[in-house]
Amino acid sequence: MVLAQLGGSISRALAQMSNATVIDEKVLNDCLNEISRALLQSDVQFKMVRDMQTNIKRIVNLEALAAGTNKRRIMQQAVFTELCNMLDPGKPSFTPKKGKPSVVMFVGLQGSGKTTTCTKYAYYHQRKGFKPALVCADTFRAGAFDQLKQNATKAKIPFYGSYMESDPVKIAVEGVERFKKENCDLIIVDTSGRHKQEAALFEEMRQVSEATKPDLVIFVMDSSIGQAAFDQAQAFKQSVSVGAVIITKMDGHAKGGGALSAVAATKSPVIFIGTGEHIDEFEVFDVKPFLLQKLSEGSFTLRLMYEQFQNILKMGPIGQVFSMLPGFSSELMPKGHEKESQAKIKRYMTMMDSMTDAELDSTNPKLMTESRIIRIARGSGRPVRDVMDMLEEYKRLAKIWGKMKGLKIPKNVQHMSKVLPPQMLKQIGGMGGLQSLMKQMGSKEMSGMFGGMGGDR
Ligand SMILES: Nc1nc2c(ncn2[C@@H]2O[C@H](COP(=O)(O)OP(=O)(O)OP(=O)(O)O)[C@@H](O)[C@H]2O)c(=O)[nH]1
Repeated sequence: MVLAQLGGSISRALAQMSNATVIDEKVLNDCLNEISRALLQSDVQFKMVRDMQTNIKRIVNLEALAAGTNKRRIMQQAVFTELCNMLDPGKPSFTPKKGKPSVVMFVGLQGSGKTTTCTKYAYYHQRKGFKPALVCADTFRAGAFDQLKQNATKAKIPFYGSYMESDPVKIAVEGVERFKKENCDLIIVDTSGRHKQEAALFEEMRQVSEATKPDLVIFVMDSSIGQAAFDQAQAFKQSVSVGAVIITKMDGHAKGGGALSAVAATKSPVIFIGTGEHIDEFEVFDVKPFLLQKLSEGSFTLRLMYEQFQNILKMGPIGQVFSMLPGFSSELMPKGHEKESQAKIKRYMTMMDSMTDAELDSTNPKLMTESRIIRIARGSGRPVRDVMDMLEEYKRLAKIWGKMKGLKIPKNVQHMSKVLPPQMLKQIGGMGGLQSLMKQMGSKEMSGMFGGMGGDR
């Protein structure tokens, strides 16, 4: 799923910026261009990307000028805030209350997964102690009622619909009235899927909404819709007052950027995501932890391991210091075997040279299938065993870096100063030298993890 990769690309762009000695206009622009490219590749609408760029530039300039300090940090913060704003319009959506009858109407394009999502939504609330009911006001698609009936029966949720009646407004009103009488507190109305060009169907949807007066209209969108998302979502919003969005099929290979567009077009938050065909493959969507997780997941990719290796090799013998850093410990660089360690690192890097960009930037080990591993081994002239070793090393380091997310640099420097042999500490230039050394060498991961997104929030 692309939002994970998007997180990876964005944190890489930020890490590159963090690596620069001076944050000037050019570094800022490069970083913003990199982020924009990642967003556009994920199908986020062009105008939104451009607006985001403008906003970030304004914030960075204003705040950096005012504070006269840390542009890097302000930049990271601004990117995060802007991404959150894209996914979170700032006003929470209506949430049903137990014991108080609410009507929730579902709208969306044909095949978006609306009927499936209605049942998932009902089932989710049923498990929370609600008394939900489903009304099928989709008289357009033959089989829609049967599908809803089947799903509802399986989940033991009362339902209403008709094979004979062709007026969706009538069915919707009858269903809502009936379930109100039966003291259901969450009455869910499924409507026909439609396309934005179908004016008659849009009018029908408007009438169902007017007649049933829903407390909430949910727009259901397939995550693979891509660039068309903004226009489609806007068309729905113009006909009925959409108050929330559910994105389906997040389990697929969809680019997912359309989700951002749908939020912008409807000015409504994403409240759930669908992650499979099964009734319980449905998750509450909370933007901040989601973004944070994705961005920090992106913090340790194979590419970052590669760049870290480059740093070690560049440092020459002083690379020994790394044996004191968590992760780059005895396993990778046993004391007294520096030469062998360096050769091993070079081997790993040669193998990583045979990987695709997607593989280097991904945090999903599933990408590394058997055939890809064989291919990489062949491409780099190494045995398969070596590729497996390198991937094991990556997993080991990723785990350690993951655990370090809560730590902060100063604490770490102090810890290191204690474990370093005094002579070496002196050679580096004492605490101050160590601090700047760590900044130089570990800045990619460390500033990403400690100074930025994940660390000290
Ligand atoms: N993988 C996956 N499939 C899903 C998800 N949600 C729905 N589907 C599948 O998408 C297909 C279409 O879903 P429906 O619920 O029939 O779509 P709909 O929007 O009601 O269709 P219309 O009635 O034509 O508007 C079905 O095969 C569902 O099983 C999801 O989150 N993940």
